[in-house]
Amino acid sequence: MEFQETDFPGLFVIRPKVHGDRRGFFLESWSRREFAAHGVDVDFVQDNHARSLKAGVLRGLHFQTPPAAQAKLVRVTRGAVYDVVVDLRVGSPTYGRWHAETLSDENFLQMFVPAGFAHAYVTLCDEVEFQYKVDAFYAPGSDSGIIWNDPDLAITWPVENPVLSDKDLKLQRFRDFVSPFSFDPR
Ligand SMILES: Cc1cn([C@H]2C[C@H](O)[C@@H](COP(=O)(O)OP(=O)(O)O[C@H]3O[C@@H](C)C(=O)[C@@H](O)[C@H]3O)O2)c(=O)[nH]c1=O
Repeated sequence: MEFQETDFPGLFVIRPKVHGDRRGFFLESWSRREFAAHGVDVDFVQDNHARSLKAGVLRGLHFQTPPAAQAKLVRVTRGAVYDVVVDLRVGSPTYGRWHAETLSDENFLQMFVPAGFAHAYVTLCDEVEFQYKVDAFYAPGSDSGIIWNDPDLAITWPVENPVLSDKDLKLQRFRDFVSPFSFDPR
């Protein structure tokens, strides 16, 4: 497993070691020991799996608010997505900035997203399987988000007219959002 910390404190891109042979491949998709060795001590409690049928499905920008805030370890097991996170941690040097990675079943990349980020992705092909671990249980009352095309965040998306859920069409703007997250510089 290779860990690359981004410019965003605590946000890592992870490249698992892929052991290929004539049968296919084997990889470790999560290892508490490897994460601890890179200073990430996380206690995952729930695994999620979403299928998107078509290219251009956009889910996000989502987060749960404290005390149900979630760190996420995200990956794609079929197809490809453009995965975007936004730093919502007040006091963070990257507060209000976004970061994107293409995650696919060919590059095997994963992203570790600490609590205090909004998260979204758009599918780049049909039939995408997206899987992720979270360290706090689903809490519908703490579910929140920011509109995907927020003009102040100015995220560059690879699609113009994505398919969104009814919920995601009505999300708030970043400028109306009072962040409950604070940056812990440890
Ligand atoms: C997130 C979640 C949803 N659900 C239910 C609620 C709803 O009926 C159905 C679909 O929920 P959503 O529309 O919120 O699913 P989705 O839009 O895929 O939400 C996800 O988007 C990505 C970008 C994230 O980062 C995730 O944390 C999560 O917010 O699944 C759970 O039962 N458990 C969960 O953990």
